[in-house]
Amino acid sequence: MLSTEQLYSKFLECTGVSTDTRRITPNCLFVALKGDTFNGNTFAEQALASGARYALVDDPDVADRGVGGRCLLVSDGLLALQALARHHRQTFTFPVVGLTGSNGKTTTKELIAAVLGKNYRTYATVGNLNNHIGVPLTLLAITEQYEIAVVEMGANHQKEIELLCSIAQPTHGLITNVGKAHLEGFGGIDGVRKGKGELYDYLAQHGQTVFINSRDTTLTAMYRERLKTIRSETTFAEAIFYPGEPVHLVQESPVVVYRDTAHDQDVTTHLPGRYNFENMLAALAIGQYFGVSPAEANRAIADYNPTNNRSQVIVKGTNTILLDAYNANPSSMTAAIRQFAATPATKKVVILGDMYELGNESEAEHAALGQLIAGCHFDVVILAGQDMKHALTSLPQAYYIPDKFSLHNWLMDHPMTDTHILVKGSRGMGLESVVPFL
Ligand SMILES: CC(=O)N[C@H]1[C@@H](OP(=O)(O)OP(=O)(O)OC[C@H]2O[C@@H](n3ccc(=O)[nH]c3=O)[C@H](O)[C@@H]2O)O[C@H](CO)[C@@H](O)[C@@H]1O[C@H](C)C(=O)N[C@@H](C)C(=O)N[C@H](CCC(=O)N[C@@H](CCC[C@@H](N)C(=O)O)C(=O)O)C(=O)O
Ligand SMILES: Nc1ncnc2c1ncn2[C@@H]1O[C@H](COP(=O)(O)OP(=O)(O)OP(=O)(O)O)[C@@H](O)[C@H]1O
Ligand SMILES: C[C@@H](N)C(=O)N[C@H](C)C(=O)O
Repeated sequence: MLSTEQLYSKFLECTGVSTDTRRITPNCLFVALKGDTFNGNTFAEQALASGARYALVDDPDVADRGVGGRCLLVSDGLLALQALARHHRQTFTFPVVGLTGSNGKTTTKELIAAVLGKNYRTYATVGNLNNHIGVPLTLLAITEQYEIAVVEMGANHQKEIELLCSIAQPTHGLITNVGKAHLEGFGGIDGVRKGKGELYDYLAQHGQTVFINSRDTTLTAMYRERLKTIRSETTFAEAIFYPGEPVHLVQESPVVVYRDTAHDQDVTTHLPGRYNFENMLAALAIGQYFGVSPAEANRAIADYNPTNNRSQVIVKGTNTILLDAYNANPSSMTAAIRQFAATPATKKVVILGDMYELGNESEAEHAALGQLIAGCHFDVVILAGQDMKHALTSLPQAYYIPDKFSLHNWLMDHPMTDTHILVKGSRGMGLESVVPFL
C-alpha cells in the first residue's frame, strides 16, 4: 500500500488525473472509483493501455497483475483521491475562495471567476464538479501557474461541506443562500442551514475570511450564532459584509441592468432576475476585496453569458425562451416564476417539470407551487412529470403531460409565436430537450 506522500510523488510525474477511461489524457493518473454501475478497478488495464501513466487501484488482484509496476495499490480509491487532493492543496500559497449555497453556486462561481480573472490567473471549478469526487478533481487540476482559485462545493447531506472544506481548505468563503433544495438528504430546511453552515464553521475555526450578504437575514444570523460560540483562544473569521457600495438594480427582466452610482456606470448583463443580481453583488464584493477595479469588474459581469442551461435567454424566431432547465427546487422555482411573472410580455407560457430530492415534503411543495402559479396569470401552464400532478389542484386550466416524449408531441401540435416561455425542472427531467420544439 502506498502512503499519501508516495502517491503524491507519483502524481507529480503525471499530467493530470482522470477517473474515467472515457476521458483519458496522455500520462494522466487514472483513479479507479466504485460507482453505482461499475467498479473502476476493472478499467485499470484499459486506462494504462490508453495512455495513463499510472492506475491507482484498491483491488489487490488488479494490482498483482502488475502492468509494469504501473498499478498503485491503496486501501480505498476514493479516500486516496481525497487525501491526494488535500495534500496537493497544502502546496498552494495563494487564496482559495470556497463557495456553497442552495442556489446560484455555479453562476456565482462563474461571475467571481470572470471578475477575478481581470487581475489574476484564476482557476475555477469546471462546470459543476462540486462533490466528494469533483472537489478533489478540481484541486488536483490546479497548478502553480495560478494566482487564485474559486472552488464550488455542493452537498445534499450533513457533513459533506465539512469534508469538502477539509480538502479545499478555503482561505475565503461565501454561502450564496440557504433555501429549500435537497430537503430529503439534509432533513428539511433547518438541516440545510446546518449543512451549509459547515463552511462558516471551517472559516471560523481557521480564522479565515467570510463574505456575507448583509441583506440576507439567515446568513447574518448564522454568522452571529458562530460569533457567540467562539472560544477565546481561536480567532473568528474576518467578515466582509456586502453590498457596501451603492449599486442599484435598475431592471430585472428580461435581463438585469444595474447602476454603479459610485462610478457613474449603467451595466447591462445577460442574466435575468433579481436573484442573479444578488449573485452579481457577491462577485463585485469579492472583486473589490481582491483589488479588481470597479470598471473591470462591471465589464466582466456584463460580458458573462451563460451557455449551461442556467438562466439562459434564447431568442428563437418570434419566441423568447428563458431556459433554466439545469435544476429546480422550491426556492429556485419560486425565484424564477416570480421573476418571469414580472417580465413584461404580451403572451407568457411556463413549461415546468418535477422538482427532485424533496423527500416527504415533495407533495406539499409541488402543491404550493401550484398555488404560486395560480396567482401569476400566465397564458398557458404546462406541467410535466409524476410529481407535478400535485400542483394541478390549484391549476384546473393547466395542461398536464406525464412524460417528456408526450410533451414533445404536444408542443409540435401546439406551435407558439410571439411568446415568452419559461422552461424549468430538475436535472433528471432534462427539459432542455423541449427547445427544438419551441
Ligand atoms: C463515480 C463517477 O465519477 N461516476 C461518473 C460516471 O458514472 P457511471 O454511471 O458511468 O459509472 P459509475 O459511477 O458506476 O462508475 C465507477 C467508475 O468507473 C468509471 N468508468 C465507468 C465506465 C467506463 O467505461 N470507464 C470508467 O472508467 C467511472 O468514471 C467511475 O469512476 O460517469 C458519469 C457520466 O460521465 C458521471 O456523471 C458520473 O459522475 C458522478 C455522478 C460524479 O459524482 N461525478 C463528480 C466528478 C461530480 O462532481 N459530478 C458533478 C455533479 C455533482 C452533483 O451532483 N452535485 C450536487 C451536490 C452533491 C451531492 C453529493 N452528495 C453527490 O451525491 O454527488 C449538486 O446539487 O450540485 C457533475 O458531473 O456535474
Ligand atoms: N441567488 C439565487 N437565489 C435563488 N435562486 C437562484 C439564485 N441564483 C440562481 N438561482 C436559480 O438556480 C438555478 C441554478 O443556478 P446555478 O446552477 O448557478 O445554481 P447551483 O447552486 O450551482 O445549482 P447546482 O448545485 O444544482 O448546480 C438558476 O438557473 C436559477 O433558477
Ligand atoms: C444535478 C444536481 N446538481 C441537482 O441540482 N439536483 C437537483 C435535485 C435537481 O436536479 O434539481
